[in-house]
Amino acid sequence: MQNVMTEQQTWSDNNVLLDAREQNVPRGIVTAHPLVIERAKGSEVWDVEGNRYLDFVGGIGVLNVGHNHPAVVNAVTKQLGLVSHACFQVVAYPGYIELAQRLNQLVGKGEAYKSVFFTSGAEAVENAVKIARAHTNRPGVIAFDGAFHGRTLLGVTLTGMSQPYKQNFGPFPSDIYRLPFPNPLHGVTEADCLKALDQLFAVQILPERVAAIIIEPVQGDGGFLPAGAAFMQSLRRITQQHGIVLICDEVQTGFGRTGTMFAFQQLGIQPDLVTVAKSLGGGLPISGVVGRAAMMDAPTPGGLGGTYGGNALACAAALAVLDLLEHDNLLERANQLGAQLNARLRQLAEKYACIGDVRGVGFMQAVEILDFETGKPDAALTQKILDSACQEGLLLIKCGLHRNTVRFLAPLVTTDSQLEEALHIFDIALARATGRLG
Ligand SMILES: O=C(O)CCC(=O)C(=O)O
Ligand SMILES: NCCCC(=O)O
Repeated sequence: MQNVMTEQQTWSDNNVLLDAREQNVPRGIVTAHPLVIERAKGSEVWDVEGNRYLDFVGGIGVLNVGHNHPAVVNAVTKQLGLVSHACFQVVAYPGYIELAQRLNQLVGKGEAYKSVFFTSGAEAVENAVKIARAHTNRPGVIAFDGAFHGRTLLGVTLTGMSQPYKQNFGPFPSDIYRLPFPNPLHGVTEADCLKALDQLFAVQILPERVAAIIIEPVQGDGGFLPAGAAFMQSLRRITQQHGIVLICDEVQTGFGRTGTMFAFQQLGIQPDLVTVAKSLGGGLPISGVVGRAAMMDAPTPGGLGGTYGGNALACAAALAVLDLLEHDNLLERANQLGAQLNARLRQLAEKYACIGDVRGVGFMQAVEILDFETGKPDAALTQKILDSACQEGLLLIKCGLHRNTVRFLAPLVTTDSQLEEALHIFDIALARATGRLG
């Protein structure tokens, strides 16, 4: 019989709660760290037993403005007394319209763009594909190896990692094609990827049957791999030449993470559609597609929507997030923090032979862990490093096709002393995991 926790059983004991989690939540959803948190502030969380942790995951890139930023809390609290939910398909409300206006300006920079809102990043991706297909009247969509575009069936089909995401969840939607993503450390050049695109057009689908190419300007879950400016410009040129919609998935890279509002702004291109989510909501669930007005208007009335999409509380939070990013110098701070972190990770790479690469853009930095003898990805050592860091009070997670890359997604409000503390813990974790410390 299933155990049910009684009133008397403590809700303030990590292990009791984790046992209850095991019994009541399916194994398909994994929790990276064995702790149950009770409260959070800025770049810190406290578990139910009162232990403090530095949170350098930020809800997987959701908390660029930090946990419970007072401006977000105030905006949501104020909105809660007005309209919490109405459904934009039923009646409009100012927050949705204002948010659309602000994002259109931020992405379009004077060109005519429009926005529509959803709840999760996966839904934004699904809708970007619907919009691109409606605009072009073509079926094909090209995505990249190592991409993460969500877990819904189309999202996971576009996602370029078989494990754990695809498993036996098929059959998958058709007309999705795949290209390698540039990864110089592992010998995949930008030229290789462009050649693969030519080959794909020659062998699998004519360019005039392709509706869209979707790309993360810096792959997130795929390993914090940046797409270079020259590569993105080539994609832009090819997509323009063939009338293909270029979708930048900025779900993880958006809202200051890479040091500009969006990562594409550093690459000398203008995308047709941009998918946004995660840090837009400052902790509340909201996503969206921001795109060229003519494309956004391709689906006919009633073709887009979703009950919770652009929920009023989430819109209020998002407007507060945009204010913070614009007025609290958080983009500049992302660049400062990123430069500090990158420099210190490079020092650690001198000390630990297992660090095979330090890379990233802005405050989206990662280290790739390799077996120093074979040069091959070392997922087991990576996990040991993450576990040791957690034991010492620092939360980090992994990424990469081979799950051998440690990623840093700390809030942009992280203080210098929190960054120092995190790096000190990371040093200890590396020492422990590599056997330098007992
Ligand atoms: O696991 C998920 O569903 C979210 C994943 C994600 O965005 C990431 O791991 O970068
Ligand atoms: N996509 C979730 C990644 C978390 C992890 O692998 O630990």
